[in-house]
Amino acid sequence: MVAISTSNLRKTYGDVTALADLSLSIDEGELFGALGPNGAGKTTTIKILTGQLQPDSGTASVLGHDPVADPVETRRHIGILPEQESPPSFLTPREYFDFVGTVRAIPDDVVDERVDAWTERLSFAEKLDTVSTDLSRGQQQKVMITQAFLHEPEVVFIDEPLANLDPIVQERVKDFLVAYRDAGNTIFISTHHIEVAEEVCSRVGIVSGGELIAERRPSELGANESLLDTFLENVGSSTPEIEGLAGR
Ligand SMILES: Nc1ncnc2c1ncn2[C@@H]1O[C@H](COP(=O)(O)OP(=O)(O)OP(=O)(O)O)[C@@H](O)[C@H]1O
Repeated sequence: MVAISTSNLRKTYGDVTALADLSLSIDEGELFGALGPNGAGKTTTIKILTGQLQPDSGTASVLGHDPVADPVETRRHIGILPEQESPPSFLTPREYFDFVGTVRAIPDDVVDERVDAWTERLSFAEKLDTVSTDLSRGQQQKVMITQAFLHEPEVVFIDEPLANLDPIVQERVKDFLVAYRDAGNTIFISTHHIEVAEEVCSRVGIVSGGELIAERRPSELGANESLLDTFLENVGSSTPEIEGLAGR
């Protein structure tokens, strides 16, 4: 069954065309990765699918809900980790998770159990009562990952899931994403880390110029192929010469 779809999405900001004509379809149980150059339209796509932004035209559907017509109902069923988002600076992670638990209608004892599991998984139990402004960027990212999954939604959208995380925690998050997908849930990530997409995604879409221009299943790559090759073939690979450093 289809979990996420868009049809002919178009979005302009003044004279900038962020999405030209974006159509995609993601089945339940897929871990889909959107790759693309800076400014390709990945974040704009996530914002529309999560009911944060209205497109100029086109349609979108998430678990049968319309994020354009009914953003509040759509958001009830999904988890969201936006790009470079921080927890409220004036709350501790524990207070923030209590707040999220209330908004998401999760019983208090279930919030406590899940927070215990996440603080262990991501190694930040000792920071639960530290006000968030005093957390490092990586610790803030751990809090934001936890809030996205706290209500165990069937669909989760994450912009750069591994941003600012140390290598050990990155491995744990990758393992979790794959296990969450294996449990039948659907995850949409946007990332510039092609090797991470190749490792964890069941399917990757390359977005460029506000359109989906190619799709690839990492599991179907040949022995001498990489996702980076697919990316460069579709998006271009010329690297400008670096001049003026010779002889130093
Ligand atoms: N609020 C805005 N006002 C004006 N232009 C915007 C706005 N948000 C995005 N854009 C433009 O829309 C285009 C698509 O931006 P978007 O953030 O969706 O790209 P992206 O693929 O997520 O990029 P990156 O990989 O750099 O995060 C870019 O040209 C960007 O400058």
